[in-house]
Amino acid sequence: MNRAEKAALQLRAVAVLRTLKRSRTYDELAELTGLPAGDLNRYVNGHVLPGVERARETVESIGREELADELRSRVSVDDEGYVDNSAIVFDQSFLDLVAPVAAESFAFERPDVVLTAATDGITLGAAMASYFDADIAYAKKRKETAVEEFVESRQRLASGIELTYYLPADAVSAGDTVLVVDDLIRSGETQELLLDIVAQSDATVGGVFTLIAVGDEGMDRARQITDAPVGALTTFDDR
Ligand SMILES: O=P(O)(O)OC[C@H]1O[C@H](OP(=O)(O)OP(=O)(O)O)[C@H](O)[C@@H]1O
Repeated sequence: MNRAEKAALQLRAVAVLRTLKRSRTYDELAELTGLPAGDLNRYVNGHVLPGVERARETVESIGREELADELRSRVSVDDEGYVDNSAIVFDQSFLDLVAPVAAESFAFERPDVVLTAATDGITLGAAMASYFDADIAYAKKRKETAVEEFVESRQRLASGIELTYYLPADAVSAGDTVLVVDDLIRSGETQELLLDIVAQSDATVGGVFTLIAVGDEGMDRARQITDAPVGALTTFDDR
């Protein structure tokens, strides 16, 4: 491992510890990691970097299950089953930790573009795009002023309401591999529109990833449209 790789590993370990510290005391973090609270304080505050071995152990200890647990501890679900995941989608550092774990767990091929839907998918999309060194593109529910050409996809939802998403036509090129992501998949209606935009752009779906699947309906709907890997960090029961 060269010096730059070591430094990157050490900084990633600090990012892991900072993310875990957000909802914990130093004593709780010490219990979780097995590292002394005083050392953790110095790492989190940036006074000292963890040694390479400690850094490796810290990074490797945060896999899919641990990130899913952290997500669940921050998300609340109301009586009607609506999910408040703002403590997750507003935390770019957390999403930056999710990206490599998601990429590895579901073996997504490297995309040219990560596509999501405004609004709440954007921060996850940015994290995934940054990890893969790909472009980020997000479809919106209205046409952006000054953009001349759009790919648009429209659907009448089960509720009877019409939903349309618009993407600037040059955001995805023919032949691109596109990873479609969103913070949450429930009915899969949003995914269906995004996957349709990929198809209309003559691009290829490289995978579908979401932080939270609510029930199986939306994930199954995506799997019917694409043979690429479709995965969620965690699944919540539908009510
Ligand atoms: O699988 P589905 O049933 O389509 O639901 C998932 C979509 O719902 C939410 O977005 P919303 O439409 O509320 O827009 P927002 O991100 O602007 O809040 C969420 O961010 C997903 O995009």
